[in-house]
Amino acid sequence: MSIHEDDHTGFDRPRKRSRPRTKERPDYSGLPVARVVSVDRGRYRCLLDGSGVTAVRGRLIARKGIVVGDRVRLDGDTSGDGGTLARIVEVLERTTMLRRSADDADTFERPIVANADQLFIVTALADPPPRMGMIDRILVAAYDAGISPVLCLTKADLASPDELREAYEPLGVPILVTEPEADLTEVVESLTDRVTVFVGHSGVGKSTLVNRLIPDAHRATAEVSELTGKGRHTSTSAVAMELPGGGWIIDTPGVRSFGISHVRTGSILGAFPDLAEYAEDCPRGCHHETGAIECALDDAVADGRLAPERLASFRRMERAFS
Ligand SMILES: Nc1nc2c(ncn2[C@@H]2O[C@H](COP(=O)(O)OP(=O)(O)OP(=O)(O)O)[C@@H](O)[C@H]2O)c(=O)[nH]1
Ligand SMILES: [Zn+2]
Repeated sequence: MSIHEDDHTGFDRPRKRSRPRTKERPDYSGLPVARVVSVDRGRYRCLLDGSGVTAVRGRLIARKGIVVGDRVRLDGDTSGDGGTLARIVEVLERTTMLRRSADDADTFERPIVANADQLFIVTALADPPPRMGMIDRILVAAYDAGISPVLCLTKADLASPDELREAYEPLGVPILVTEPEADLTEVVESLTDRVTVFVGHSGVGKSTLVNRLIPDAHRATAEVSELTGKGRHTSTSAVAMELPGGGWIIDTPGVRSFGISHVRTGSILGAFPDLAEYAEDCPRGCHHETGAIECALDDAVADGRLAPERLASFRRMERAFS
Protein backbone atom coordinates (compact mmCIF):
# COMPACT_ATOMS: atom_id res chain seq x y z
CA MET A 1 0.00 0.00 0.00
CA SER A 2 2.68 2.47 0.97
CA ILE A 3 4.65 1.36 -2.09
CA HIS A 4 1.71 2.29 -4.24
CA GLU A 5 1.55 5.72 -2.69
CA ASP A 6 5.24 6.24 -3.27
CA ASP A 7 4.74 5.39 -6.92
CA HIS A 8 2.04 7.94 -7.07
CA THR A 9 4.17 10.75 -5.65
CA GLY A 10 6.93 9.65 -8.01
CA PHE A 11 4.57 10.33 -10.85
CA ASP A 12 3.54 13.64 -9.49
CA ARG A 13 6.96 15.12 -9.09
CA PRO A 14 7.93 15.63 -12.70
CA ARG A 15 4.70 17.44 -13.32
CA LYS A 16 5.46 19.86 -10.51
CA ARG A 17 8.96 20.46 -11.86
CA SER A 18 7.77 21.12 -15.37
CA ARG A 19 5.73 24.10 -14.31
CA PRO A 20 7.00 27.22 -16.07
CA ARG A 21 9.82 28.76 -14.06
CA THR A 22 9.84 32.14 -15.70
CA LYS A 23 7.83 33.64 -12.86
CA GLU A 24 10.51 32.66 -10.38
CA ARG A 25 13.25 34.42 -12.34
CA PRO A 26 13.62 38.07 -11.39
CA ASP A 27 13.30 40.65 -14.12
CA TYR A 28 16.58 42.51 -14.40
CA SER A 29 15.75 44.46 -17.55
CA GLY A 30 15.29 47.73 -15.65
CA LEU A 31 18.71 47.60 -14.00
CA PRO A 32 21.62 49.71 -15.26
CA VAL A 33 24.10 48.23 -17.74
CA ALA A 34 27.85 48.56 -17.28
CA ARG A 35 30.98 47.36 -19.03
CA VAL A 36 33.51 45.30 -17.09
CA VAL A 37 36.83 47.15 -17.39
CA SER A 38 39.05 44.98 -15.23
CA VAL A 39 38.89 41.73 -13.32
CA ASP A 40 40.86 40.70 -10.29
CA ARG A 41 40.24 37.75 -8.01
CA GLY A 42 36.47 37.79 -8.09
CA ARG A 43 36.16 41.57 -8.04
CA TYR A 44 35.07 43.40 -11.16
CA ARG A 45 35.55 47.04 -11.93
CA CYS A 46 32.67 48.27 -14.08
CA LEU A 47 31.88 51.50 -15.89
CA LEU A 48 28.20 52.40 -16.05
CA ASP A 49 26.90 53.20 -19.53
CA GLY A 50 26.43 56.88 -20.13
CA SER A 51 27.94 57.97 -16.84
CA GLY A 52 31.40 58.25 -18.30
CA VAL A 53 33.16 58.25 -14.98
CA THR A 54 31.35 56.22 -12.37
CA ALA A 55 33.46 53.27 -11.40
CA VAL A 56 31.74 50.49 -9.58
CA ARG A 57 33.13 47.38 -8.09
CA GLY A 58 30.83 44.44 -8.55
CA ARG A 59 30.59 41.09 -6.92
CA LEU A 60 29.46 38.31 -9.19
CA ILE A 61 26.26 36.63 -8.31
CA ALA A 62 25.44 35.49 -11.82
CA ARG A 63 26.64 31.94 -12.52
CA LYS A 64 28.59 32.54 -15.73
CA GLY A 65 32.25 33.50 -15.71
CA ILE A 66 32.94 37.11 -16.54
CA VAL A 67 35.78 38.61 -18.56
CA VAL A 68 36.87 42.13 -19.39
CA GLY A 69 34.61 43.67 -22.03
CA ASP A 70 31.52 41.91 -20.74
CA ARG A 71 28.32 43.90 -20.53
CA VAL A 72 26.55 43.31 -17.24
CA ARG A 73 23.52 44.47 -15.24
CA LEU A 74 24.19 45.79 -11.77
CA ASP A 75 21.97 45.71 -8.72
CA GLY A 76 22.42 47.45 -5.38
CA ASP A 77 24.70 50.38 -4.72
CA THR A 78 26.08 51.66 -8.03
CA SER A 79 27.39 54.94 -6.60
CA GLY A 80 30.99 53.77 -6.84
CA ASP A 81 31.64 55.43 -3.47
CA GLY A 82 34.48 54.04 -1.39
CA GLY A 83 33.63 50.77 0.28
CA THR A 84 30.48 50.15 -1.76
CA LEU A 85 29.96 47.09 -3.85
CA ALA A 86 27.28 46.49 -6.46
CA ARG A 87 26.10 43.06 -7.48
CA ILE A 88 26.46 41.77 -11.01
CA VAL A 89 23.22 39.93 -11.58
CA GLU A 90 23.31 39.30 -15.31
CA VAL A 91 25.83 38.98 -18.13
CA LEU A 92 24.39 40.24 -21.43
CA GLU A 93 24.79 38.10 -24.50
CA ARG A 94 28.27 38.44 -26.00
CA THR A 95 28.86 39.46 -29.59
CA THR A 96 32.36 37.92 -29.67
CA MET A 97 34.81 36.12 -27.40
CA LEU A 98 38.55 36.17 -28.03
CA ARG A 99 40.27 33.10 -26.61
CA ARG A 100 43.76 31.72 -26.46
CA SER A 101 45.53 28.81 -24.87
CA ALA A 102 48.87 29.37 -23.14
CA ASP A 103 50.47 27.24 -25.85
CA ASP A 104 49.29 24.54 -28.21
CA ALA A 105 50.03 21.72 -25.78
CA ASP A 106 47.70 23.40 -23.33
CA THR A 107 44.19 22.55 -24.47
CA PHE A 108 42.61 24.68 -21.77
CA GLU A 109 41.19 27.67 -23.57
CA ARG A 110 41.28 30.95 -21.76
CA PRO A 111 38.71 33.49 -22.73
CA ILE A 112 40.51 36.82 -22.67
CA VAL A 113 38.16 39.50 -23.91
CA ALA A 114 34.43 39.73 -24.65
CA ASN A 115 32.58 41.90 -27.16
CA ALA A 116 35.60 43.20 -29.11
CA ASP A 117 34.83 43.91 -32.76
CA GLN A 118 38.40 44.69 -33.81
CA LEU A 119 41.80 43.25 -32.90
CA PHE A 120 45.03 45.23 -33.22
CA ILE A 121 47.97 42.91 -33.66
CA VAL A 122 50.65 45.23 -32.32
CA THR A 123 53.99 44.20 -33.80
CA ALA A 124 57.35 45.97 -33.65
CA LEU A 125 59.29 46.15 -36.91
CA ALA A 126 62.44 45.64 -34.83
CA ASP A 127 63.43 45.19 -31.21
CA PRO A 128 61.86 42.68 -30.73
CA PRO A 129 61.94 41.49 -34.38
CA PRO A 130 58.57 40.57 -35.92
CA ARG A 131 57.61 36.90 -35.89
CA MET A 132 55.25 36.01 -38.71
CA GLY A 133 54.32 32.74 -37.04
CA MET A 134 52.93 34.64 -34.10
CA ILE A 135 51.13 37.21 -36.27
CA ASP A 136 49.54 34.33 -38.21
CA ARG A 137 48.33 32.66 -35.03
CA ILE A 138 46.78 35.82 -33.64
CA LEU A 139 45.12 36.36 -37.02
CA VAL A 140 43.67 32.86 -36.86
CA ALA A 141 42.29 33.54 -33.37
CA ALA A 142 40.68 36.75 -34.67
CA TYR A 143 39.15 35.03 -37.71
CA ASP A 144 37.89 32.18 -35.55
CA ALA A 145 36.28 34.64 -33.11
CA GLY A 146 34.74 36.77 -35.87
CA ILE A 147 36.79 39.84 -34.91
CA SER A 148 38.29 42.06 -37.65
CA PRO A 149 42.09 42.08 -37.43
CA VAL A 150 44.34 45.08 -38.07
CA LEU A 151 48.12 44.84 -38.24
CA CYS A 152 49.59 47.73 -36.27
CA LEU A 153 53.33 48.01 -36.94
CA THR A 154 55.37 50.02 -34.43
CA LYS A 155 58.97 51.24 -34.38
CA ALA A 156 59.00 52.17 -38.08
CA ASP A 157 61.94 54.43 -37.17
CA LEU A 158 64.01 51.24 -36.74
CA ALA A 159 63.05 49.13 -39.79
CA SER A 160 60.94 49.13 -42.95
CA PRO A 161 57.43 47.68 -43.03
CA ASP A 162 57.69 46.58 -46.70
CA GLU A 163 58.25 42.88 -46.09
CA LEU A 164 55.30 42.56 -43.73
CA ARG A 165 53.10 44.58 -46.05
CA GLU A 166 53.85 42.13 -48.82
CA ALA A 167 53.06 39.17 -46.58
CA TYR A 168 49.77 40.48 -45.19
CA GLU A 169 48.22 42.56 -47.95
CA PRO A 170 46.92 39.46 -49.78
CA LEU A 171 44.97 38.58 -46.65
CA GLY A 172 43.20 41.92 -46.83
CA VAL A 173 44.41 42.85 -43.36
CA PRO A 174 44.50 46.64 -42.91
CA ILE A 175 48.03 47.77 -42.01
CA LEU A 176 48.85 50.81 -39.87
CA VAL A 177 52.42 51.97 -39.32
CA THR A 178 53.61 54.09 -36.40
CA GLU A 179 56.79 55.48 -34.88
CA PRO A 180 57.40 57.83 -31.96
CA GLU A 181 56.65 61.07 -33.84
CA ALA A 182 54.10 59.60 -36.24
CA ASP A 183 50.78 61.32 -36.78
CA LEU A 184 48.14 59.04 -35.27
CA THR A 185 45.13 60.31 -37.25
CA GLU A 186 44.72 57.05 -39.16
CA VAL A 187 45.05 54.97 -36.00
CA VAL A 188 42.46 57.11 -34.19
CA GLU A 189 40.10 56.85 -37.17
CA SER A 190 40.35 53.11 -37.14
CA LEU A 191 39.62 52.96 -33.40
CA THR A 192 36.77 55.45 -33.15
CA ASP A 193 33.44 53.96 -32.06
CA ARG A 194 34.82 50.42 -32.05
CA VAL A 195 35.84 48.09 -29.28
CA THR A 196 39.42 47.17 -30.14
CA VAL A 197 41.52 44.63 -28.28
CA PHE A 198 45.31 45.18 -28.43
CA VAL A 199 47.40 42.01 -28.52
CA GLY A 200 51.15 41.80 -28.91
CA HIS A 201 54.48 40.41 -27.79
CA SER A 202 55.87 42.21 -24.78
CA GLY A 203 58.12 45.16 -25.57
CA VAL A 204 56.53 46.01 -28.92
CA GLY A 205 55.42 49.43 -27.70
CA LYS A 206 51.80 48.71 -26.86
CA SER A 207 51.76 50.84 -23.70
CA THR A 208 53.59 53.66 -25.48
CA LEU A 209 50.87 53.70 -28.14
CA VAL A 210 47.99 53.40 -25.68
CA ASN A 211 49.39 56.29 -23.63
CA ARG A 212 49.58 58.47 -26.72
CA LEU A 213 45.98 57.60 -27.65
CA ILE A 214 44.58 57.99 -24.13
CA PRO A 215 46.62 60.61 -22.31
CA ASP A 216 45.27 59.55 -18.91
CA ALA A 217 45.59 55.80 -19.57
CA HIS A 218 48.40 55.69 -17.03
CA ARG A 219 46.06 57.00 -14.41
CA ALA A 220 43.36 54.54 -15.41
CA THR A 221 45.68 51.57 -15.00
CA ALA A 222 47.14 53.01 -11.81
CA GLU A 223 43.62 53.21 -10.38
CA VAL A 224 43.12 49.59 -11.22
CA SER A 225 46.27 48.56 -9.45
CA GLU A 226 45.24 50.64 -6.45
CA LEU A 227 41.95 48.77 -6.27
CA THR A 228 43.55 45.39 -6.65
CA GLY A 229 46.36 46.27 -4.28
CA LYS A 230 48.91 44.91 -6.64
CA GLY A 231 51.13 47.94 -6.86
CA ARG A 232 52.59 48.43 -10.29
CA HIS A 233 51.84 44.92 -11.52
CA THR A 234 48.98 46.05 -13.66
CA SER A 235 49.73 43.85 -16.63
CA THR A 236 48.31 40.59 -15.34
CA SER A 237 44.98 40.79 -17.12
CA ALA A 238 43.16 42.85 -19.70
CA VAL A 239 42.06 46.43 -19.01
CA ALA A 240 39.38 48.31 -20.95
CA MET A 241 39.76 52.06 -21.44
CA GLU A 242 37.42 54.54 -23.11
CA LEU A 243 38.84 56.63 -25.96
CA PRO A 244 38.37 60.41 -25.73
CA GLY A 245 36.74 60.45 -29.18
CA GLY A 246 34.46 57.45 -28.61
CA GLY A 247 35.18 53.75 -28.61
CA TRP A 248 37.20 51.45 -26.39
CA ILE A 249 40.68 50.02 -26.24
CA ILE A 250 41.08 46.78 -24.35
CA ASP A 251 44.78 46.41 -23.61
CA THR A 252 46.06 42.91 -22.84
CA PRO A 253 49.35 41.99 -21.18
CA GLY A 254 52.30 41.37 -23.50
CA VAL A 255 52.53 37.69 -24.45
CA ARG A 256 55.41 35.48 -25.56
CA SER A 257 53.27 33.04 -27.47
CA PHE A 258 49.70 32.81 -28.60
CA GLY A 259 48.17 29.34 -28.37
CA ILE A 260 45.30 28.47 -30.66
CA SER A 261 44.69 24.83 -29.78
CA HIS A 262 40.98 25.63 -29.45
CA VAL A 263 40.62 26.51 -33.15
CA ARG A 264 39.15 23.73 -35.29
CA THR A 265 39.77 23.03 -38.96
CA GLY A 266 37.29 24.85 -41.16
CA SER A 267 36.47 27.51 -38.58
CA ILE A 268 38.30 30.35 -40.31
CA LEU A 269 36.96 29.87 -43.85
CA GLY A 270 34.06 32.15 -42.90
CA ALA A 271 36.51 35.03 -42.63
CA PHE A 272 37.41 34.56 -46.32
CA PRO A 273 34.04 35.05 -48.07
CA ASP A 274 35.56 34.91 -51.56
CA LEU A 275 37.21 31.55 -50.86
CA ALA A 276 34.17 30.23 -49.02
CA GLU A 277 32.11 30.76 -52.15
CA TYR A 278 34.49 28.74 -54.34
CA ALA A 279 34.86 26.09 -51.63
CA GLU A 280 31.18 25.23 -52.04
CA ASP A 281 32.28 23.18 -55.07
CA CYS A 282 34.84 21.17 -53.06
CA PRO A 283 34.32 17.48 -52.37
CA ARG A 284 32.66 16.79 -49.02
CA GLY A 285 35.10 16.97 -46.13
CA CYS A 286 37.74 18.84 -48.16
CA HIS A 287 40.17 20.65 -45.85
CA HIS A 288 41.51 22.76 -48.75
CA GLU A 289 45.12 22.09 -47.80
CA THR A 290 47.94 22.11 -50.35
CA GLY A 291 47.54 18.96 -52.48
CA ALA A 292 43.93 18.34 -51.38
CA ILE A 293 42.31 16.20 -54.05
CA GLU A 294 39.93 18.12 -56.33
CA CYS A 295 39.97 21.18 -54.05
CA ALA A 296 37.87 23.78 -55.85
CA LEU A 297 40.18 26.53 -54.56
CA ASP A 298 42.94 25.18 -56.82
CA ASP A 299 40.49 25.25 -59.75
CA ALA A 300 39.64 28.87 -58.94
CA VAL A 301 43.34 29.78 -59.09
CA ALA A 302 43.89 27.70 -62.25
CA ASP A 303 41.21 29.55 -64.22
CA GLY A 304 42.14 32.98 -62.86
CA ARG A 305 39.17 33.62 -60.56
CA LEU A 306 41.36 33.66 -57.45
CA ALA A 307 44.80 35.21 -56.90
CA PRO A 308 47.41 32.57 -56.06
CA GLU A 309 48.81 34.75 -53.21
CA ARG A 310 45.37 34.88 -51.65
CA LEU A 311 45.05 31.08 -51.62
CA ALA A 312 48.64 30.69 -50.39
CA SER A 313 47.92 33.11 -47.53
CA PHE A 314 44.74 31.30 -46.56
CA ARG A 315 46.63 27.99 -46.53
CA ARG A 316 49.35 29.52 -44.41
CA MET A 317 46.65 30.49 -41.89
CA GLU A 318 45.24 26.96 -41.92
CA ARG A 319 48.71 25.52 -41.37
CA ALA A 320 49.19 27.79 -38.36
CA PHE A 321 46.94 25.55 -36.33
CA SER A 322 46.41 22.25 -38.12
N1 LIG B 1 62.45 53.19 -31.44
C1 LIG B 1 61.22 53.05 -30.96
N2 LIG B 1 61.04 52.65 -29.69
C2 LIG B 1 59.78 52.53 -29.22
C3 LIG B 1 58.64 52.82 -30.01
N3 LIG B 1 57.53 52.59 -29.28
C4 LIG B 1 57.96 52.17 -28.07
N4 LIG B 1 59.32 52.13 -28.01
C5 LIG B 1 60.16 51.69 -26.88
O1 LIG B 1 60.03 50.28 -26.73
C6 LIG B 1 60.10 49.90 -25.36
C7 LIG B 1 58.90 49.06 -24.97
O2 LIG B 1 57.74 49.86 -25.06
P1 LIG B 1 56.42 49.59 -24.22
O3 LIG B 1 55.39 50.57 -24.68
O4 LIG B 1 56.71 49.52 -22.78
O5 LIG B 1 56.08 48.13 -24.74
P2 LIG B 1 54.87 47.16 -24.36
O6 LIG B 1 54.44 46.53 -25.62
O7 LIG B 1 53.82 47.91 -23.61
O8 LIG B 1 55.57 46.11 -23.44
P3 LIG B 1 54.93 45.21 -22.26
O9 LIG B 1 54.64 46.16 -21.13
O10 LIG B 1 56.02 44.23 -21.97
O11 LIG B 1 53.72 44.59 -22.82
C8 LIG B 1 60.21 51.20 -24.57
O12 LIG B 1 61.55 51.41 -24.27
C9 LIG B 1 59.71 52.25 -25.55
O13 LIG B 1 60.27 53.50 -25.33
C10 LIG B 1 58.86 53.26 -31.37
O14 LIG B 1 57.93 53.53 -32.16
N5 LIG B 1 60.16 53.35 -31.78
ZN1 LIG C 1 38.80 22.46 -50.90
